Amino acid sequence: MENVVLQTTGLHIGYHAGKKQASTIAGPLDLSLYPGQMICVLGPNGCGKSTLLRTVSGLQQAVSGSVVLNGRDLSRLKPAELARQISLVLTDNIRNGNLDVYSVIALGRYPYSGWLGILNEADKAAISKAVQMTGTAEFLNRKIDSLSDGECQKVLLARAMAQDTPLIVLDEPTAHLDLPSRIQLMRLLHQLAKESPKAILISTHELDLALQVADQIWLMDSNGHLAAGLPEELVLNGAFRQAFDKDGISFDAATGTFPVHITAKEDVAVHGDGTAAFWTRKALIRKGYAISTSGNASILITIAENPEATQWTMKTTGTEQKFYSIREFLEAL
Ligand SMILES: Nc1ncnc2c1ncn2[C@@H]1O[C@H](COP(=O)(O)OP(=O)(O)OP(=O)(O)O)[C@@H](O)[C@H]1O
Repeated sequence: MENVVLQTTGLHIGYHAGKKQASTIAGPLDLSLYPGQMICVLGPNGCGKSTLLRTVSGLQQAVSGSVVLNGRDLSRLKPAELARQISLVLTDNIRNGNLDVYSVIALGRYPYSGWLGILNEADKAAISKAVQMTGTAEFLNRKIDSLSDGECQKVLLARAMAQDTPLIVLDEPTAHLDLPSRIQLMRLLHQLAKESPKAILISTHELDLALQVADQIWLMDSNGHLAAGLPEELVLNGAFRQAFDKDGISFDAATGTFPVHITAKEDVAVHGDGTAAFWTRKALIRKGYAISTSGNASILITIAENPEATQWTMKTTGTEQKFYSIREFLEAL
């Protein structure tokens, strides 16, 4: 395995209320993050995702245990050294005054150029690369205030890329973005981890997207436990369900979703594997039916996806009817 970028050993995260008192939120955490890995930290509100990110980024002190960045103890790094190890993208306060986009991205070079911001050729090359990788060239002359949230988030990512650190940490980068922008940003982060290869650590509430892009998930629950593993393993071993089980809302491993509808009506069997069959099952669940897997259902719907028209055949005891839209057979049920 390549050199570890981030390693925590016996780490307890939390807050210091007074000089001696500390309240622990989670731990002990023994975690490793490698180059090229994208890790998503997931968990319910208040479980400690931001606290973990802030602690490994050196923004707040650990209650106990150690954080090691590229072989060096975080607590011993000077601010300038830390800035060459981690770039941090926080969601709050994302607008940065009246600066133009190029200047915001150039701020990523401060660990190298100093606060005077005199950029040499290497700085300019790092900025160009970051702009190209994040697709932000078209915004360079705009004021940061004039950008949409999605555009602004890309610029902040470009700033982090320009900082050229082995680890990029982002706290809820998709908050405030619409669905296409959320997908675009997660895809971009995934690509950056693969192509750079940097280690990327993000906290998010995007369960579905995290399941699709994360190399590993660090799944926190409300009791201070953290389960680390492949997304699929955490689904199959029940960790997902356990972490998010709340007031009758629970994760369904069979569909990878949190079902909104509580099934009350009878079972319906659906035969067919195409797109129409997929959306037929969704429509039935929305209407409160359960999809039968046993073969004992009293209603059977067979879907034939023909080039000219899709046909739904519904069989109940003693009857058989044909329909040409989901609406028609739902009305007949
Ligand atoms: N400065 C602070 N002092 C004491 N407790 C705090 C402080 N900041 C946060 N907390 C508490 O620490 C816990 C973890 O907070 P944190 O913000 O890390 O959770 P989170 O998982 O990021 O939540 P969310 O999903 O809502 O963003 C919460 O109970 C919170 O109230």
